[in-house]
Amino acid sequence: MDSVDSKDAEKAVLTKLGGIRDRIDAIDNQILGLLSERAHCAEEVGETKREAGEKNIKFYRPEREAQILRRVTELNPGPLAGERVTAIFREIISSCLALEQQIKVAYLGPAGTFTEAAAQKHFGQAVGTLPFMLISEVFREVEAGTADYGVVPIENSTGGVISHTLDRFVSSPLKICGEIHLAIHQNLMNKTKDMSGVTRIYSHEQSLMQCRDWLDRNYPGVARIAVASNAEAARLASEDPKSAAIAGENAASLYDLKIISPHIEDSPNNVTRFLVIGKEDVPASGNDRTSILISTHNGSGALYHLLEPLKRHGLDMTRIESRPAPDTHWDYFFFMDLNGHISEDAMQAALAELDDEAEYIRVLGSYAKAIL
Ligand SMILES: C=C(O[C@@H]1C=C(C(=O)O)C=C[C@H]1O)C(=O)O
Repeated sequence: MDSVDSKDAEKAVLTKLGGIRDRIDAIDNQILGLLSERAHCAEEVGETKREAGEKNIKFYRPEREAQILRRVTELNPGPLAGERVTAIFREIISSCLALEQQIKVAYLGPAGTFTEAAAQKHFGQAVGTLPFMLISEVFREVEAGTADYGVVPIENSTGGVISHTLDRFVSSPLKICGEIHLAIHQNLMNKTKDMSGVTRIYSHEQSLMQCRDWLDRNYPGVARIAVASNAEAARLASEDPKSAAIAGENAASLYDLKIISPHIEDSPNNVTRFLVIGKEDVPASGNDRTSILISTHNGSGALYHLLEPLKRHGLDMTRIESRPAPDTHWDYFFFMDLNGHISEDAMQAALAELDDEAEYIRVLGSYAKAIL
């Protein structure tokens, strides 16, 4: 091709790109107009809720949000992935809700933890988030009303259940208002991107557990030190060139660390489940889970008698955990997750029977199942 031809070809590409970009600008104008219209609707919803004058107005409606997100994901014609469409709509809803009320969400901090990422995934960027250093502090802030909701980890697909969270439910009056599933990617990071002089790798014990095989293969001689959080590990690594941290991407950018090896978790399906805790009962969304706390006297067939009514009423139990009771009166508490919502007939019938059978029973919450 001579230079005249190549100039013509370049011009044609620029003309073509210019045309497409004009279309994108016109579409953005439409999106902006529609966003503004949606935001006005949300303001109207807020005013209507205020006019209704209920004592505890519920501005945040997790079941409605779950329905919207499920609907748009189902309708999504592509090419954007469902997860991307959900994330975009999550932010739109978050910004609309902020026009009605500025809600405050406490989470297990510090900033940079996976719990922060989970809180952002569920509530979007327009809510106020407050980090606390202990799971019990997150519960306390919500119980005291300093925060409207809290986000705490409950279980990891590799590391198992987070017993601090389960145990706190025994004494707390709070309800479960939602759940969040977050794909956890662990990364090895440090200040220099050079591992040659590194003698210590810091991380939370759960994260060290999730990367155990990888560490055995790649850094068998380097000491692994468990610290309070991944973010704390990143902070320590940022202050000491002889150390590295295993943490999420948020922590790397927060502490200005370089990622040496990304995605080092042993299981490619490493997911952590988080719970949203609050003071309200959540109406049915159409695809819900119910968590209950139940205890029974020890005795032959005690657990069988708890499970039998569930089977008879056709309820699926998706999880059961036992924890020792904090006093000696009852031996064990069981935490059960059931498919379905407390307002459904089968669930009510089964729980009424369990109430007769059990020493103690409390519904911790019925809430929408996690979305993508
Ligand atoms: C607009 C509402 O209030 C909030 C905002 C929502 C939204 O922007 O779609 C959805 C549910 C609520 O959390 C509503 O209740 O419908």
